[in-house]
Amino acid sequence: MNKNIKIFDSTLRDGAQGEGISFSVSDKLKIVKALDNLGVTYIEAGNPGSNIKDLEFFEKLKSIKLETSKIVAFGSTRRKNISTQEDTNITSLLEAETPTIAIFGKSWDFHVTDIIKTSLNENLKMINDTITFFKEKGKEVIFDAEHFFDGYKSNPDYALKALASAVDAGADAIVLCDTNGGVFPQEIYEITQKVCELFNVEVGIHCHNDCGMAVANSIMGVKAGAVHVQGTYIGFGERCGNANLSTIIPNLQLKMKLSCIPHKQVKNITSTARYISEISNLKLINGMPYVGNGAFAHKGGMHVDGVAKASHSFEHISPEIVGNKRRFLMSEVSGKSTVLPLIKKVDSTISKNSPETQSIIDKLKELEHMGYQYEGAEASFELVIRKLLNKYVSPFKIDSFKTIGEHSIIGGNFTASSIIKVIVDKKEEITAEQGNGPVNALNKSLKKALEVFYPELKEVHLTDYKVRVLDAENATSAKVRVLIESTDGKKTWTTIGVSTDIIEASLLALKDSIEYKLMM
Ligand SMILES: CC(=O)SCCNC(=O)CCNC(=O)[C@H](O)C(C)(C)COP(=O)(O)OP(=O)(O)OC[C@H]1O[C@@H](n2cnc3c(N)ncnc32)[C@H](O)[C@@H]1OP(=O)(O)O
Ligand SMILES: CC(=O)C(=O)O
Repeated sequence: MNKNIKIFDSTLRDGAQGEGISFSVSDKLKIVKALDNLGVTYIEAGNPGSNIKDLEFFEKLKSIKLETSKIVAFGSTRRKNISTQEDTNITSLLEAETPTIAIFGKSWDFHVTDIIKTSLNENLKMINDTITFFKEKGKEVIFDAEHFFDGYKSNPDYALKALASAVDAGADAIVLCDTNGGVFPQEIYEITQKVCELFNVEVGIHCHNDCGMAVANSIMGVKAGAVHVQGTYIGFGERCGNANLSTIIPNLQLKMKLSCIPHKQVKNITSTARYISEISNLKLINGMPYVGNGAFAHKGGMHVDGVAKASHSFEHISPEIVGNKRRFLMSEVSGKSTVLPLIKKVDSTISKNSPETQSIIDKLKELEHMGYQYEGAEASFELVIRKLLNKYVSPFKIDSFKTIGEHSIIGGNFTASSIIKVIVDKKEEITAEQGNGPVNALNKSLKKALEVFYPELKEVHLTDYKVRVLDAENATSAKVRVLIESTDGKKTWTTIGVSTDIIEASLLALKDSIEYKLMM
């Protein structure tokens, strides 16, 4: 492994500036522990001068011992025309008692004159005074040069003076920020290289994703000599977000052979991303590089065939390296190689060239044409295979059902009821149930009837129910596709139903869900 790159995670500071993000103190503590476990160098925990929650969080952090990471408190240079001691934002940074302080300051002349409205000289003094203050208190100080690239392009002399002012005061690192996220990779490379030549201090890079370039820009910064990379772990942040560290870390560590986190932690890159997304209440983007659920999902039949023969034919790395998984998706663009593992689960004697394999593929394509989509509903597709191979007979029959929705005219709740008749081993069972809607009532009555024969169904409950209108141009006569996710507490499975009637589509998916559970 070549030189070390320091990873600076700002999920709790710049990430918290992202739309829809609101961490509780306990969420923040969990994220700190996850990042420390992963082994990033710095965790920027927030801005203690900003709000009571951050203050409380920094108080809690004082009693927490971390294994690898250093906690960073973030704040601005002192306000104009006052001393550092008089500035409450500066004193609150000190009271946070962190080993490291990140100070952001202006390096674009326009921001100095038109946003903070002070003189160019006073801004240089604000940077110098603030960093001197913290260095005298024995702190490690990182200087974030806000808008550095835009500033350099507009007035390079002044932008470099801002950096010099920080270095003269003893800054341990100067971080070049593409605050507006509008700079292109080649410019990042050239400007970072210039700064690395001019200053004998650690140079860092902090990129925003407004042009979709934040990861590429961070990599170009490193190629130009930066040894410290700032971002947020799964890329969220203000506007279009920050550089995504769950992409950058494996890019640096696996592709460029630069050490960022302890090598034994690389396999935890995916689980950390999923944990942080869950705490943040944000769904992880399916195709997020390295860590997304679909990052190693193969759908095209020829690709699945290639991966089955040699995984590197369509994978840039093995998913297990970063703790992710390979998935093969069933669909109308599948070939025999995709369905074969599922067929073999039912009958191991069937091969790729058996006639049964071709007839199953033909059936898959016919059903997908009718509106079924099996890539998320493998349980239903396994039942299709079993039925086609004559290896399955449903243990129950739904003889009839009726659902009634009731609306109270004078207000009150909408209720629905369902009556169902099932037959198991020639024995009939008729039940009725109420629900908060017809599908809910139907699900309850079906389960109640079948639980008489199969008590194990008591463990099963629905965890997700999705409806999609398939041919919207047909308005109310359109087909609908219902996907149901079920669990028994140990396993989770997904089933599908398609019909022009939403109740019937739901019943088909519910029936498959119960059949699959009884078959397990
Ligand atoms: C690029 C970045 O991500 S920088 C970080 C941005 N993050 C945040 O702003 C989140 C945390 N911020 C906050 O909680 C609040 O803005 C606070 C508590 C820090 C300040 O609140 P207020 O005092 O009410 O000021 P307000 O937010 O309205 O305006 C910002 C002030 O900071 C000043 N300021 C902005 N940048 C700097 C800087 N680098 N150095 C010194 N002062 C600065 C502005 O000039 C303005 O001062 P003014 O009121 O005298 O014009
Ligand atoms: C410091 C920072 O977050 C920025 O300039 O984008």
